[in-house]
Amino acid sequence: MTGITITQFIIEEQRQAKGATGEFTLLLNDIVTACKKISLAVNKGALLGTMGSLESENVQGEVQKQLDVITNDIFISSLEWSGHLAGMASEEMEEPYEIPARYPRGKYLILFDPLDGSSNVNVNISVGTIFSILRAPEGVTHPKVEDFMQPGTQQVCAGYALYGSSTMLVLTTGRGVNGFTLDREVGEFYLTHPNMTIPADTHEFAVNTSNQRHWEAPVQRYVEECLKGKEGPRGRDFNMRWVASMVAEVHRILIRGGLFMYPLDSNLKEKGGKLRIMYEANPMSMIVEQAGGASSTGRERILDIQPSSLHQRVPVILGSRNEVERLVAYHKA
Ligand SMILES: O=P(O)(O)OC[C@H]1O[C@](O)(COP(=O)(O)O)[C@@H](O)[C@@H]1O
Ligand SMILES: [Mg+2]
Ligand SMILES: [Mg+2]
Repeated sequence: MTGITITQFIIEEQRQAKGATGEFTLLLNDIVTACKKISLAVNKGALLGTMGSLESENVQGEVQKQLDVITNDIFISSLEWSGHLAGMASEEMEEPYEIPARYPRGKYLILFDPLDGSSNVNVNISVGTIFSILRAPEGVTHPKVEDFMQPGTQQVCAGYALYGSSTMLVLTTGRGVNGFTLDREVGEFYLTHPNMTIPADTHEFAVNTSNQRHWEAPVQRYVEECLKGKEGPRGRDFNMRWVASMVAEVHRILIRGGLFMYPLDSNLKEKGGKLRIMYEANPMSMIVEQAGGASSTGRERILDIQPSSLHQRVPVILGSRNEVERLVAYHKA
């Protein structure tokens, strides 16, 4: 394999960033290593031999498959020692992870979903890892929850790894979105998808229609119009997909456009939504916006939300700009 490796790409970005110390580059390198290790663990599938009897509940009250725990541990052990982080927080831990005192502290905070779409693991469907990097507030070396409570616009980097038919890492540092594919023989990610962009228009949408009876009127209207196809007000046929792995859905949208939503519904009202803002909605929204798409709750831009808790949930509508805007307009109507 020839071409630009992810390490070369990150170093090149560092050279262009004024005043960069290399700390961020090293942190990204550790994330790359963590994703390679997780890819191997996910790939082992049933050979890992840990599904089933060892299930426990996570802070969201969901059944936590053993692989959730394994991947969470991989992410922590790959990053905690680095000295580039002040704090870490994960979907799988109620409170921020306390970096052991024996390790030096750095200036960044990382939030992550080590295994997204984990209900798909035992049916051998794509899953992923999502991460979001923030700066720790000036002088904070032992961050508390409130130090993580920054809106998505403050992210310095967001990315995901997709463990699908190939393993990919998709990354933004605020200068567009680039995709890298893992060459297993070399053990390196190579730049295969430079400057990923989302077309403004689409005729594909993704939503869990089993929740339809609970949806709010604007979402009912949107989906109904899509389903009417050529004969309806949209005047064209739409296609539908639902993988139940947000990483896979966002990746499909980055490749060929589309709309993804996990909207608010009467069942989710109390929780605020299904997806978690800090390590699902925010990083994915940054990636989607950087690729020219849009991301909203239906009522406000997700990246502008001031979060108030680590595991806060939000409604999510993201993807091809014109479709997201149409849904936002329906919410206003
Ligand atoms: O089971 P549902 O309602 O289809 O929900 C699927 C959604 O839940 C998630 O799996 C949540 O992620 P986790 O697997 O990390 O909990 C999203 O990736 C996906 O979009
Ligand atoms: Mg998730
Ligand atoms: Mg998860």
